[in-house]
Amino acid sequence: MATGERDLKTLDRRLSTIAGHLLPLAPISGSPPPIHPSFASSTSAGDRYRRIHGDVPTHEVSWSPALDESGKGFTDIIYEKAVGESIAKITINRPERRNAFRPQTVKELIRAFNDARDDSYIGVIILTGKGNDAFCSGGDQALRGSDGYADYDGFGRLNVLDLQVQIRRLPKPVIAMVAGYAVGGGHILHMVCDLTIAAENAIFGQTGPKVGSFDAGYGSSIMSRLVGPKKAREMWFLCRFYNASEAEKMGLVNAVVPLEKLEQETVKWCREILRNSPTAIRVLKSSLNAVDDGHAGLQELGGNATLIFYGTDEAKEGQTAYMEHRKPDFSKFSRKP
Ligand SMILES: CC(C)(COP(=O)(O)OP(=O)(O)OC[C@H]1O[C@@H](n2cnc3c(N)ncnc32)[C@H](O)[C@@H]1OP(=O)(O)O)[C@@H](O)C(=O)NCCC(=O)NCCSC(=O)CCC(=O)c1ccccc1C(=O)O
Repeated sequence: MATGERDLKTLDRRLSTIAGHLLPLAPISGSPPPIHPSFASSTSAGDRYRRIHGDVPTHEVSWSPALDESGKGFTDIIYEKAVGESIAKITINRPERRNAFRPQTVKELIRAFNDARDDSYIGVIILTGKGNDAFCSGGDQALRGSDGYADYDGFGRLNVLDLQVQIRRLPKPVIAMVAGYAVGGGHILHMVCDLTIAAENAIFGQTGPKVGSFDAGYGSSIMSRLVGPKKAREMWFLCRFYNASEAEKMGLVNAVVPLEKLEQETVKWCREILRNSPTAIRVLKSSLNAVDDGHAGLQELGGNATLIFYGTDEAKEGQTAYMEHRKPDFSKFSRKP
Protein backbone atom coordinates (compact mmCIF):
# COMPACT_ATOMS: atom_id res chain seq x y z
CA MET A 1 0.00 0.00 0.00
CA ALA A 2 1.37 3.43 -0.95
CA THR A 3 2.29 5.76 1.90
CA GLY A 4 -0.40 8.32 0.98
CA GLU A 5 -3.08 5.59 0.90
CA ARG A 6 -1.95 4.24 4.31
CA ASP A 7 -2.00 7.75 5.82
CA LEU A 8 -5.51 8.27 4.53
CA LYS A 9 -6.66 4.93 6.00
CA THR A 10 -5.08 5.82 9.39
CA LEU A 11 -6.78 9.20 9.31
CA ASP A 12 -10.09 7.56 8.45
CA ARG A 13 -9.71 5.12 11.39
CA ARG A 14 -8.88 7.97 13.79
CA LEU A 15 -11.87 9.95 12.60
CA SER A 16 -14.21 7.01 13.12
CA THR A 17 -12.76 6.48 16.63
CA ILE A 18 -13.36 10.13 17.48
CA ALA A 19 -16.85 9.94 15.97
CA GLY A 20 -17.58 6.94 18.21
CA HIS A 21 -16.91 9.13 21.29
CA LEU A 22 -19.05 11.96 20.02
CA LEU A 23 -22.73 12.12 20.86
CA PRO A 24 -25.09 11.75 17.91
CA LEU A 25 -26.49 15.08 16.83
CA ALA A 26 -30.05 15.73 17.92
CA PRO A 27 -32.57 16.22 15.16
CA ILE A 28 -33.37 19.88 14.57
CA SER A 29 -36.83 19.58 16.06
CA GLY A 30 -38.66 16.94 18.05
CA SER A 31 -36.77 14.70 20.49
CA PRO A 32 -34.75 16.17 23.40
CA PRO A 33 -30.94 16.46 23.18
CA PRO A 34 -29.03 13.21 23.79
CA ILE A 35 -27.90 12.36 27.33
CA HIS A 36 -24.25 11.43 27.83
CA PRO A 37 -24.02 7.74 28.86
CA SER A 38 -22.54 8.59 32.28
CA PHE A 39 -25.67 10.63 33.08
CA ALA A 40 -28.09 8.24 31.44
CA SER A 41 -29.22 6.63 34.70
CA SER A 42 -30.31 9.92 36.28
CA THR A 43 -32.97 12.34 35.14
CA SER A 44 -30.63 15.32 35.35
CA ALA A 45 -27.08 16.30 36.27
CA GLY A 46 -28.56 18.06 39.32
CA ASP A 47 -30.08 14.77 40.51
CA ARG A 48 -26.77 13.03 40.12
CA TYR A 49 -25.00 15.76 42.14
CA ARG A 50 -27.64 15.49 44.88
CA ARG A 51 -27.35 11.69 44.94
CA ILE A 52 -23.62 11.93 45.59
CA HIS A 53 -23.54 14.95 47.89
CA GLY A 54 -26.98 14.90 49.48
CA ASP A 55 -29.12 17.98 50.03
CA VAL A 56 -27.70 20.98 51.86
CA PRO A 57 -28.69 20.48 55.53
CA THR A 58 -31.43 22.86 56.67
CA HIS A 59 -31.35 22.26 60.42
CA GLU A 60 -31.27 25.32 62.63
CA VAL A 61 -27.84 26.72 63.35
CA SER A 62 -26.80 27.15 66.97
CA TRP A 63 -24.42 30.02 67.84
CA SER A 64 -21.95 30.10 70.67
CA PRO A 65 -20.16 33.28 71.87
CA ALA A 66 -16.52 33.50 70.79
CA LEU A 67 -13.46 35.46 71.90
CA ASP A 68 -10.17 36.16 70.22
CA GLU A 69 -6.79 35.18 71.69
CA SER A 70 -6.68 38.30 73.89
CA GLY A 71 -9.58 36.85 75.87
CA LYS A 72 -11.06 40.36 76.09
CA GLY A 73 -14.75 40.76 75.45
CA PHE A 74 -16.37 43.01 72.87
CA THR A 75 -18.62 46.01 73.41
CA ASP A 76 -19.51 47.11 69.88
CA ILE A 77 -19.80 43.76 68.16
CA ILE A 78 -21.05 40.26 68.88
CA TYR A 79 -18.69 37.50 67.83
CA GLU A 80 -20.04 33.97 67.53
CA LYS A 81 -19.20 30.60 66.04
CA ALA A 82 -21.69 27.97 64.96
CA VAL A 83 -21.72 24.90 67.17
CA GLY A 84 -20.23 21.98 65.21
CA GLU A 85 -20.08 23.95 61.98
CA SER A 86 -17.29 25.95 60.34
CA ILE A 87 -19.17 29.26 60.32
CA ALA A 88 -18.29 32.43 62.23
CA LYS A 89 -20.73 35.32 62.60
CA ILE A 90 -19.70 38.88 63.36
CA THR A 91 -22.51 41.32 64.23
CA ILE A 92 -22.13 45.08 64.51
CA ASN A 93 -23.97 45.81 67.73
CA ARG A 94 -24.93 49.48 67.78
CA PRO A 95 -28.58 49.27 66.71
CA GLU A 96 -29.44 52.55 68.44
CA ARG A 97 -27.19 54.23 65.84
CA ARG A 98 -28.32 52.03 62.95
CA ASN A 99 -25.06 50.11 63.51
CA ALA A 100 -22.86 53.07 62.60
CA PHE A 101 -19.24 52.24 63.34
CA ARG A 102 -16.85 54.19 65.51
CA PRO A 103 -13.10 53.46 65.76
CA GLN A 104 -13.73 51.05 68.65
CA THR A 105 -16.25 49.13 66.54
CA VAL A 106 -13.73 48.78 63.74
CA LYS A 107 -10.96 47.70 66.11
CA GLU A 108 -13.21 44.94 67.44
CA LEU A 109 -14.25 43.89 63.93
CA ILE A 110 -10.58 43.60 62.98
CA ARG A 111 -9.90 41.43 66.05
CA ALA A 112 -12.81 39.12 65.28
CA PHE A 113 -11.93 38.79 61.59
CA ASN A 114 -8.31 38.01 62.56
CA ASP A 115 -9.50 35.30 64.89
CA ALA A 116 -11.83 33.78 62.28
CA ARG A 117 -9.00 33.80 59.76
CA ASP A 118 -6.60 32.06 62.14
CA ASP A 119 -9.13 29.48 63.28
CA SER A 120 -8.56 26.62 60.86
CA TYR A 121 -11.96 25.14 61.74
CA ILE A 122 -13.71 28.23 60.34
CA GLY A 123 -14.36 28.22 56.60
CA VAL A 124 -16.92 31.02 56.07
CA ILE A 125 -17.60 34.26 57.91
CA ILE A 126 -20.91 36.14 58.06
CA LEU A 127 -20.86 39.90 58.64
CA THR A 128 -24.15 41.44 59.75
CA GLY A 129 -25.78 44.13 61.87
CA LYS A 130 -27.87 43.79 65.02
CA GLY A 131 -31.60 44.04 64.50
CA ASN A 132 -33.70 44.36 61.38
CA ASP A 133 -33.33 48.09 60.78
CA ALA A 134 -29.76 48.28 59.58
CA PHE A 135 -26.76 46.28 58.47
CA CYS A 136 -24.61 49.38 58.97
CA SER A 137 -25.09 53.13 58.42
CA GLY A 138 -21.41 53.95 57.97
CA GLY A 139 -19.13 56.06 60.11
CA ASP A 140 -20.64 57.52 63.30
CA GLN A 141 -21.14 61.14 62.30
CA ALA A 142 -21.31 62.28 65.92
CA LEU A 143 -17.65 61.31 66.29
CA ARG A 144 -16.37 62.73 63.06
CA GLY A 145 -13.60 65.29 63.46
CA SER A 146 -11.24 67.08 61.12
CA ASP A 147 -8.96 64.05 60.71
CA GLY A 148 -11.32 61.09 60.82
CA TYR A 149 -13.46 59.53 63.54
CA ALA A 150 -12.35 59.89 67.16
CA ASP A 151 -13.55 58.07 70.26
CA TYR A 152 -11.68 57.02 73.39
CA ASP A 153 -8.16 58.17 72.58
CA GLY A 154 -9.30 61.45 71.11
CA PHE A 155 -7.55 61.41 67.77
CA GLY A 156 -9.09 60.83 64.39
CA ARG A 157 -8.86 57.62 62.38
CA LEU A 158 -10.24 56.08 59.22
CA ASN A 159 -9.47 52.57 60.40
CA VAL A 160 -12.43 51.15 58.45
CA LEU A 161 -10.11 51.26 55.45
CA ASP A 162 -7.87 48.68 57.17
CA LEU A 163 -10.94 46.54 57.79
CA GLN A 164 -11.92 46.70 54.11
CA VAL A 165 -8.44 45.51 53.09
CA GLN A 166 -8.58 42.75 55.70
CA ILE A 167 -11.90 41.42 54.32
CA ARG A 168 -10.66 41.65 50.75
CA ARG A 169 -7.49 39.66 51.50
CA LEU A 170 -8.96 37.21 53.96
CA PRO A 171 -8.55 33.73 52.40
CA LYS A 172 -12.05 32.62 53.38
CA PRO A 173 -15.36 33.79 51.94
CA VAL A 174 -17.04 36.62 53.81
CA ILE A 175 -20.81 36.93 53.35
CA ALA A 176 -22.69 40.15 54.12
CA MET A 177 -26.10 39.35 55.59
CA VAL A 178 -28.10 42.53 55.10
CA ALA A 179 -31.39 43.54 56.71
CA GLY A 180 -32.41 47.19 56.59
CA TYR A 181 -30.02 49.97 55.67
CA ALA A 182 -26.59 49.34 54.20
CA VAL A 183 -25.63 52.92 53.51
CA GLY A 184 -22.54 55.13 53.44
CA GLY A 185 -19.50 53.29 54.77
CA GLY A 186 -21.89 50.42 55.59
CA HIS A 187 -22.70 50.04 51.94
CA ILE A 188 -19.00 49.83 51.20
CA LEU A 189 -18.53 47.12 53.80
CA HIS A 190 -21.15 44.92 52.13
CA MET A 191 -19.59 45.55 48.70
CA VAL A 192 -16.18 44.46 49.96
CA CYS A 193 -17.64 41.16 51.18
CA ASP A 194 -17.51 38.26 48.72
CA LEU A 195 -21.25 37.67 48.65
CA THR A 196 -24.32 39.54 49.87
CA ILE A 197 -27.60 37.97 50.91
CA ALA A 198 -30.27 40.63 51.40
CA ALA A 199 -33.61 40.64 53.17
CA GLU A 200 -36.56 42.11 51.30
CA ASN A 201 -36.40 45.18 53.55
CA ALA A 202 -32.77 45.95 52.67
CA ILE A 203 -31.91 49.41 51.35
CA PHE A 204 -28.63 50.26 49.71
CA GLY A 205 -26.94 53.53 48.86
CA GLN A 206 -24.16 56.05 49.36
CA THR A 207 -24.68 59.23 51.37
CA GLY A 208 -21.14 60.65 51.37
CA PRO A 209 -21.72 63.68 49.13
CA LYS A 210 -24.75 64.60 51.28
CA VAL A 211 -22.76 64.60 54.50
CA GLY A 212 -19.44 65.85 53.16
CA SER A 213 -17.63 62.55 52.72
CA PHE A 214 -16.55 60.13 50.02
CA ASP A 215 -14.69 56.87 49.57
CA ALA A 216 -12.36 57.24 46.63
CA GLY A 217 -10.84 53.81 47.29
CA TYR A 218 -12.65 50.46 47.24
CA GLY A 219 -15.93 52.32 47.68
CA SER A 220 -15.53 53.67 44.16
CA SER A 221 -13.48 51.04 42.35
CA ILE A 222 -15.26 47.92 43.63
CA MET A 223 -18.63 49.56 43.11
CA SER A 224 -17.78 50.41 39.53
CA ARG A 225 -16.80 46.77 38.93
CA LEU A 226 -20.02 45.51 40.51
CA VAL A 227 -22.61 47.78 38.93
CA GLY A 228 -20.71 49.32 36.02
CA PRO A 229 -19.19 52.78 35.70
CA LYS A 230 -22.39 54.66 34.80
CA LYS A 231 -24.47 53.21 37.61
CA ALA A 232 -21.60 53.81 40.06
CA ARG A 233 -21.58 57.47 39.10
CA GLU A 234 -25.34 57.55 39.62
CA MET A 235 -25.02 56.00 43.08
CA TRP A 236 -22.33 58.45 44.17
CA PHE A 237 -23.46 61.65 42.45
CA LEU A 238 -27.19 61.41 43.25
CA CYS A 239 -27.00 59.54 46.57
CA ARG A 240 -30.26 57.71 45.83
CA PHE A 241 -31.31 54.70 47.86
CA TYR A 242 -32.16 51.39 46.13
CA ASN A 243 -34.38 48.61 47.41
CA ALA A 244 -33.34 44.98 47.53
CA SER A 245 -34.79 43.96 44.20
CA GLU A 246 -33.21 46.98 42.46
CA ALA A 247 -29.91 46.09 44.10
CA GLU A 248 -30.23 42.51 42.88
CA LYS A 249 -30.85 43.69 39.31
CA MET A 250 -27.79 45.96 39.56
CA GLY A 251 -25.56 43.04 40.59
CA LEU A 252 -25.00 44.40 44.10
CA VAL A 253 -26.45 41.36 45.86
CA ASN A 254 -26.56 37.62 45.24
CA ALA A 255 -30.01 36.83 46.59
CA VAL A 256 -33.02 38.49 48.15
CA VAL A 257 -35.12 36.58 50.67
CA PRO A 258 -37.94 37.34 53.12
CA LEU A 259 -36.59 38.92 56.31
CA GLU A 260 -37.58 35.93 58.44
CA LYS A 261 -35.59 33.61 56.15
CA LEU A 262 -32.45 35.79 56.00
CA GLU A 263 -30.23 33.89 58.40
CA GLN A 264 -31.52 30.50 57.29
CA GLU A 265 -30.70 31.29 53.66
CA THR A 266 -27.31 32.80 54.50
CA VAL A 267 -26.36 29.74 56.53
CA LYS A 268 -27.49 27.55 53.61
CA TRP A 269 -25.07 29.39 51.33
CA CYS A 270 -22.34 28.92 53.95
CA ARG A 271 -23.03 25.18 54.16
CA GLU A 272 -22.99 24.86 50.40
CA ILE A 273 -19.60 26.59 50.22
CA LEU A 274 -18.27 24.46 53.06
CA ARG A 275 -18.92 21.27 51.05
CA ASN A 276 -16.32 22.41 48.53
CA SER A 277 -12.53 22.32 48.57
CA PRO A 278 -11.18 25.02 50.93
CA THR A 279 -8.00 25.37 48.91
CA ALA A 280 -9.91 25.80 45.66
CA ILE A 281 -12.09 28.46 47.30
CA ARG A 282 -9.04 30.18 48.76
CA VAL A 283 -7.19 30.34 45.45
CA LEU A 284 -10.35 31.40 43.60
CA LYS A 285 -11.00 34.29 45.98
CA SER A 286 -7.49 35.63 45.42
CA SER A 287 -7.62 35.02 41.67
CA LEU A 288 -10.98 36.80 41.33
CA ASN A 289 -9.39 39.83 43.02
CA ALA A 290 -5.92 39.60 41.48
CA VAL A 291 -6.29 41.70 38.34
CA ASP A 292 -7.99 44.55 40.16
CA ASP A 293 -5.62 44.46 43.11
CA GLY A 294 -2.39 44.91 41.15
CA HIS A 295 0.79 44.04 43.04
CA ALA A 296 -1.17 43.25 46.21
CA GLY A 297 -3.44 40.91 44.25
CA LEU A 298 -0.51 39.17 42.62
CA GLN A 299 1.21 38.82 45.96
CA GLU A 300 -1.88 37.20 47.46
CA LEU A 301 -2.32 34.81 44.54
CA GLY A 302 1.43 34.08 44.44
CA GLY A 303 1.40 33.38 48.17
CA ASN A 304 -1.17 30.68 47.55
CA ALA A 305 1.09 29.09 44.94
CA THR A 306 3.96 29.01 47.47
CA LEU A 307 1.66 27.61 50.15
CA ILE A 308 0.62 24.75 47.88
CA PHE A 309 4.18 24.21 46.58
CA TYR A 310 5.50 23.75 50.14
CA GLY A 311 3.43 20.57 50.33
CA THR A 312 5.24 18.92 47.43
CA ASP A 313 8.21 16.53 47.59
CA GLU A 314 10.09 18.84 45.27
CA ALA A 315 9.91 21.77 47.69
CA LYS A 316 10.65 19.46 50.62
CA GLU A 317 13.80 18.19 48.88
CA GLY A 318 15.16 21.76 48.83
CA GLN A 319 14.45 22.27 52.52
CA THR A 320 15.73 18.83 53.57
CA ALA A 321 18.95 19.23 51.59
CA TYR A 322 19.58 22.59 53.27
CA MET A 323 18.98 21.14 56.72
CA GLU A 324 21.22 18.12 55.91
CA HIS A 325 24.02 20.33 54.55
CA ARG A 326 23.95 18.60 51.16
CA LYS A 327 23.27 19.57 47.58
CA PRO A 328 19.59 19.28 46.67
CA ASP A 329 18.75 16.59 44.11
CA PHE A 330 15.92 17.92 41.98
CA SER A 331 16.71 15.51 39.10
CA LYS A 332 13.81 13.16 39.96
CA PHE A 333 11.20 15.89 39.56
CA SER A 334 9.72 16.12 36.10
CA ARG A 335 9.60 19.32 34.09
CA LYS A 336 5.95 19.13 33.20
CA PRO A 337 4.77 20.29 29.78
C1 LIG B 1 -29.53 55.02 57.99
C2 LIG B 1 -30.69 56.00 57.96
C3 LIG B 1 -31.19 56.19 56.55
C4 LIG B 1 -31.81 55.38 58.84
O1 LIG B 1 -32.89 56.24 58.93
P1 LIG B 1 -34.00 55.98 60.06
O2 LIG B 1 -34.40 54.55 60.05
O3 LIG B 1 -35.06 57.00 59.84
O4 LIG B 1 -33.26 56.17 61.44
P2 LIG B 1 -32.74 57.54 62.09
O5 LIG B 1 -33.79 58.07 63.00
O6 LIG B 1 -32.18 58.44 61.10
O7 LIG B 1 -31.52 56.98 62.95
C5 LIG B 1 -31.70 56.40 64.23
C6 LIG B 1 -30.64 56.94 65.13
O8 LIG B 1 -29.38 56.53 64.64
C7 LIG B 1 -28.54 57.64 64.41
N1 LIG B 1 -27.67 57.37 63.27
C8 LIG B 1 -27.98 56.72 62.15
N2 LIG B 1 -26.93 56.67 61.32
C9 LIG B 1 -25.93 57.31 61.97
C10 LIG B 1 -24.59 57.59 61.60
N3 LIG B 1 -24.03 57.16 60.47
N4 LIG B 1 -23.86 58.27 62.50
C11 LIG B 1 -24.37 58.67 63.66
N5 LIG B 1 -25.64 58.43 64.05
C12 LIG B 1 -26.39 57.76 63.19
C13 LIG B 1 -29.51 58.77 64.13
O9 LIG B 1 -28.90 60.02 64.37
C14 LIG B 1 -30.60 58.45 65.13
O10 LIG B 1 -30.22 58.83 66.41
P3 LIG B 1 -31.03 59.95 67.22
O11 LIG B 1 -30.33 60.07 68.54
O12 LIG B 1 -32.43 59.43 67.32
O13 LIG B 1 -30.95 61.19 66.40
C15 LIG B 1 -30.31 57.35 58.55
O14 LIG B 1 -30.07 57.18 59.94
C16 LIG B 1 -29.10 57.97 57.94
O15 LIG B 1 -29.20 58.53 56.86
N6 LIG B 1 -27.95 57.85 58.60
C17 LIG B 1 -26.74 58.49 58.18
C18 LIG B 1 -26.08 57.76 57.07
C19 LIG B 1 -24.76 58.43 56.73
O16 LIG B 1 -24.73 59.50 56.18
N7 LIG B 1 -23.64 57.79 57.07
C20 LIG B 1 -22.31 58.33 56.94
C21 LIG B 1 -21.80 58.24 55.54
S1 LIG B 1 -20.13 58.75 55.41
C22 LIG B 1 -19.31 57.38 55.91
O17 LIG B 1 -19.84 56.40 56.28
C23 LIG B 1 -17.83 57.49 55.86
C24 LIG B 1 -17.22 56.38 56.60
C25 LIG B 1 -15.74 56.29 56.59
O18 LIG B 1 -15.21 56.02 57.63
C26 LIG B 1 -14.91 56.48 55.38
C27 LIG B 1 -14.19 57.64 55.30
C28 LIG B 1 -13.36 57.85 54.23
C29 LIG B 1 -13.22 56.89 53.24
C30 LIG B 1 -13.95 55.70 53.33
C31 LIG B 1 -14.81 55.51 54.39
C32 LIG B 1 -15.57 54.26 54.35
O19 LIG B 1 -15.39 53.49 53.44
O20 LIG B 1 -16.36 53.96 55.19
